[in-house]
Amino acid sequence: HLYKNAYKRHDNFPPGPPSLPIYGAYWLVLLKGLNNLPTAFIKYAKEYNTKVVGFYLSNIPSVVVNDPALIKEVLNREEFDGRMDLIMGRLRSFWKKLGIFFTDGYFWHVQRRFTLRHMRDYGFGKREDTLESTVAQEIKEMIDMSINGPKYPAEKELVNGDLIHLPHYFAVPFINGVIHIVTRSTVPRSEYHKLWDVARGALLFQRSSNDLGAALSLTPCLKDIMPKYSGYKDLRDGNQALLDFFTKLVRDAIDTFNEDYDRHFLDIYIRKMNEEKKLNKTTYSEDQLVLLCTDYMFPAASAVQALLTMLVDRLLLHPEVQDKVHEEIDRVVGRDRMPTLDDRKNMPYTEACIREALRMDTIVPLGVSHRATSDTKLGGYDIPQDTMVNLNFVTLHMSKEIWGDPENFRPERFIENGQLQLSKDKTLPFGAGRRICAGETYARQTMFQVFSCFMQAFKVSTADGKPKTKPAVRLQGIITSIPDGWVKVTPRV
Ligand code: HEM
Repeated sequence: HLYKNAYKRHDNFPPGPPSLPIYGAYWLVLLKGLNNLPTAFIKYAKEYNTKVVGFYLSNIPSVVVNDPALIKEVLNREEFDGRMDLIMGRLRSFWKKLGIFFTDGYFWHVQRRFTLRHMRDYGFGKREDTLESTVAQEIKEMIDMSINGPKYPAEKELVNGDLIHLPHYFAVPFINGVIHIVTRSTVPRSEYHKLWDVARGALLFQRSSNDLGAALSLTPCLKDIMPKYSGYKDLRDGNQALLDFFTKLVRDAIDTFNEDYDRHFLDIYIRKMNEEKKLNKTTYSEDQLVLLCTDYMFPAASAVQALLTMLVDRLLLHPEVQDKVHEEIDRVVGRDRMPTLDDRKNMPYTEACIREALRMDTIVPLGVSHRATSDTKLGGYDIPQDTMVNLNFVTLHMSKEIWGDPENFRPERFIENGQLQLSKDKTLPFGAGRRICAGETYARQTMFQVFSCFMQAFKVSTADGKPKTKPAVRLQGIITSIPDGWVKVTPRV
């Protein structure tokens, strides 16, 4: 019976590892690439001579696509736009299906469209002066913490003399930027500790699972049997920090709502919610508004800082790259003013460093799982409805055919005749198609602002002053990150 079960598959399902009892192929996959799921699937793709690896997670049919062309095909086909209904999504949202990340169909479509349409007016997804100057002000405070020393007790956890603690040192400009988009206000420096709690919670959540949902998704009962070891406790606690923050913010907005005018995005949403209350069926609710804010905040409080921290790790390994960034900043901006988004087009090397970091350290290496919403075909195989579909972006970002020397950190690969050539950037760190990262523009713009201003202000070196010889270990979670740690900064003035 076990043998039959191990090899039981849907007709013409992609080849891949057999199933063990209860968890299916999950432990075999982990064994194949301990702490590195993308590598495990590259090995399986070779072993089974296929671009699409098929296997079962518990009884969930699952595929991982290991080919750049097929990855793009999946992202652009509507029948792959679904999301899995996993415990990881539910525990975030009062055990309901809410938010943007883990919803699909009509609900997701309406809520994603509404938020993007209205948040755009406040600078999300485009360039907007008020948002840019708000973020710039937050960056000034971030730099001031190091130049003039900590002003409030919580800052001492992130700044100690000439040392800064990453990734959370970078957190506030990104988080306060999102808060400004939804409320037109920011949290003052005296209360930054609240934002660092949000950032710590978001990263804890991201590190407590993996792109397949981990064992907890396959056997949810683990949450009661071993809450700590299954990762459930950290997922729940990490999420709670964000839920608490936004539940209060949304409640305050509802309590002070005025029919006559809109103060910010929250009011626009509340107005729509009140209008739709009269209808029998609506996708708008207070819980959903909390989850929307939480979903937009999660990556802003974790992914962007994790990426900049890995970029700093690369700079420590390649001091010549750091010198070139400094040379470009001094030539284009000088030292008398901060770099702005206007400078971005004249600073191809600095921009290329961020793009190269996004290529080499794929933040979500297997993507956020998609779901086949109907029986369909992919790469000649049959994919049954409700199959979990993951995309191995590492096969695109580290392809020898596309990049020639993918293992080298070489920002110059995106530059031609002194100009950034977008056509040379074949990466897809933010995905593509209808489910493309909703925060791509915000992430790219704000990362440029934070990174360029930080590099203008400081030279970075290792905390112990010794040259770095190998990259920090990459931690596999829902997103890739490196362990938190201290880095030395020396003011450049
Ligand atoms: C380094 C920065 C970031 C990277 C690499 C990144 C990457 C991604 C990826 C790969 C997805 C999944 C796409 C798919 O399902 O195919 C995603 C989804 C999403 N991202 Fe980002 N992201 C980043 C930062 C941000 C930021 C700063 C925000 C918000 C401020 C954000 C908001 C979202 C949202 C709301 C979704 C869900 C979209 C949906 O399911 O419809 N992301 N992101």
